[in-house]
Amino acid sequence: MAPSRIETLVILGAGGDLTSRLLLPGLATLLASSRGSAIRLIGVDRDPMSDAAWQRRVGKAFSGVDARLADRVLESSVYLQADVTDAEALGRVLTAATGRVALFFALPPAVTVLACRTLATMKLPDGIVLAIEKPFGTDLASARALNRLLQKLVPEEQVFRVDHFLGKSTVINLLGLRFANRIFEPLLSAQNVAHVEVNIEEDLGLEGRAGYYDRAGALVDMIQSHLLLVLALATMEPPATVGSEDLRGAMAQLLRATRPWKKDGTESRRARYTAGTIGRRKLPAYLSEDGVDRSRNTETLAEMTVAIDNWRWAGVPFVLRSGKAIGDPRQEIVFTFRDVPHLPTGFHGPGRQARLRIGIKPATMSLDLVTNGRDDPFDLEWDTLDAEFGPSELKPYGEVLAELLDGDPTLSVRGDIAEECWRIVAPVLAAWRADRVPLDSYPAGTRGPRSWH
Ligand SMILES: O=C1O[C@H](COP(=O)(O)O)[C@@H](O)[C@H](O)[C@H]1O
Repeated sequence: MAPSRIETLVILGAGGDLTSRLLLPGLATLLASSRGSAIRLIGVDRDPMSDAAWQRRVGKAFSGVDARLADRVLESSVYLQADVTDAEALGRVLTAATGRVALFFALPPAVTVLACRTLATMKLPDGIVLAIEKPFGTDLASARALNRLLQKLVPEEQVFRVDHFLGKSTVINLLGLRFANRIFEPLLSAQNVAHVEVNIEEDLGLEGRAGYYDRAGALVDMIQSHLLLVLALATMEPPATVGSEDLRGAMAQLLRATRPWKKDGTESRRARYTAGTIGRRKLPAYLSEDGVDRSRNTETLAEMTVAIDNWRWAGVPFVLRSGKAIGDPRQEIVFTFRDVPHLPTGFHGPGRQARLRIGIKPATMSLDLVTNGRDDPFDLEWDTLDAEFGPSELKPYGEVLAELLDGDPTLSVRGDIAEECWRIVAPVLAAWRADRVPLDSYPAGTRGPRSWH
């Protein structure tokens, strides 16, 4: 039976940055799209705010939404001042909600845990969905503890672990590209692929987020979550359906087979940016940013190589790389193919291997092909087939909210998947903590340390 739709979306942490920067604009793109329909919105936070002020705040994000639909959502929206770690206050919040309800924890992880502990002492409405934000724990043990706590509250299908990369249309496109075309899938295996890179780089620096980022670093912030999920979608076996059980089952199976290339995690690299310039922006050194603690040795660029121990991928290195303050950043998956088994004698080879690049930002695809040379036909040349994907009408948070409000957990990170992601990075984190891998540096605006290229 299809799950019923959510009627009330409660945002815990309504006054926070996540709500204004990502959630409300994401909701606006959903309401403006063909998939948008009315929803009751309850904002909850510790500070006082009138209903009218909350409605104004929400309304500001709603430009582009059909006026009648925007008015319907705004008229029914209310704000409640409440301490979400207090049972009596949370009881008031749940009483104010009508129909099937989703609680969105737009809160710091430690407060989310406290609120969940409080919810564990209460009777929850039937069918309630709990949406929580990454990071899901701070290591494997705490991820397991969080999952145990959530299991006490609701069944797994009613937990929605949000990873906005799963809401990016280009990431979802990986499924159509791989499994709805006959031409790519047979090529994607150790038989044909020499190595794979997943690069998610950004030109942004710390952006005032030292409180969180300085404790996380690039490995935990990006590779542990986003990049491993992208890797899973790019390399998993074809699922029988794209329903939540089959899709997430295939992702989990792939991640269970994934491990650091060297089991002790030393096949990894880390670096931190120094002062530099990106375009016209001058970035201070990471260590000069407010709130950064030099003794934490936090990296802003991380790279780890993983192996996938299964029939399809045995022996192929997968390099996962993510960094901040990178000049000319890339967001792409690159499959590099092996050479042909025999190049007919008399041809002059094109000098490198063919590649399939799938761009996440911008949404593109390019495939290298060897063709006969224009001047001398036996002097082979490269040509590239390029494609650009049309933009999605939804922002990543709009896509995630669409699934959440449909009560469908397909795009939610299942509990076991969150744990696998921590297991995979754990040896690297341990190697870095023990200083078995040097911390290099790179000027902001470059591609990383010179010695890495
Ligand atoms: O989750 C996160 O993602 C962003 C990058 O996402 P994007 O959609 O803006 O490309 C990253 O900047 C941030 O540090 C991280 O916490």
